[in-house]
Amino acid sequence: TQSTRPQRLLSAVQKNATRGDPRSVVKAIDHFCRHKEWAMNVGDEKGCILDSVVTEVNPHTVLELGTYCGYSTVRIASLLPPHAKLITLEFNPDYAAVARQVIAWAGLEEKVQLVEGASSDWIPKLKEQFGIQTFDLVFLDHWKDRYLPDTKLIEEFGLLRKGSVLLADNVICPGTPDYLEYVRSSPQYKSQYFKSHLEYTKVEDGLEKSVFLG
Ligand SMILES: O=C(NCc1cccc(CNc2ccc3[nH]ncc3c2)c1)c1cc(-c2ccc(F)cc2)cc(O)c1O
Ligand SMILES: [Mg+2]
Repeated sequence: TQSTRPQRLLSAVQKNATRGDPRSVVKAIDHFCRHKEWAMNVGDEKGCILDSVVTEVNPHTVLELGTYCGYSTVRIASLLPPHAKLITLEFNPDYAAVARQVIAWAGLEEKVQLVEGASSDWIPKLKEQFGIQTFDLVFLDHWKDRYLPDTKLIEEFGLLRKGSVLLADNVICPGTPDYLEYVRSSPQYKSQYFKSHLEYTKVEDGLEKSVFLG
């Protein structure tokens, strides 16, 4: 049977990256996506912005919505302090299977809990299931029409504290207009747009960073 693009991306990691070296895993994926096959990773340009926000927040608890092949999972987890935890939700089992192996190749299994299922099912259960109080950082990169409803769920289930940071990918392309409107107009958030480009292209895209004011 034919391989899938995530499987070919994984093969490129296993062929070109060094086990236990997250930066080489990131480099191998970016090379594959730039020179072989485009894939919807946050990518190297927006990835640098992601890195700077993670470093600034220095989070002990991170929630990622949308794992895909684990590219941003590896970028984030490689910057976390010891004992910090990253929970990443992935709905698509084929993506999850590849992501587990990419995360393992990077040697980051200890820091990452990959949960298979839908955000709307899992957000209400995260506290009891994983002993989480609140998240210091939430990275939104799943279905774009779920950013707003899931942000409201995250608020409703008390998963944010004063100073928690939401970082959203693709706010221009494919775009998340209702989410942008919400975080930019709500008195409960201080929002900031980081202009960039759609991964591996010249098309405009960007990340929106929104600090929860409580
Ligand atoms: O759509 C996107 N990504 C989300 C996505 C997409 C498909 C499947 C899943 C399945 N994973 C999933 C679903 C629901 C979930 N609930 N909780 C977890 C969870 C996980 C997720 C996307 C698209 C483009 C893009 C494409 C084409 C183009 F021309 C320009 C731009 C660029 C991106 O950077 C993108 O991030
Ligand atoms: Mg994205």
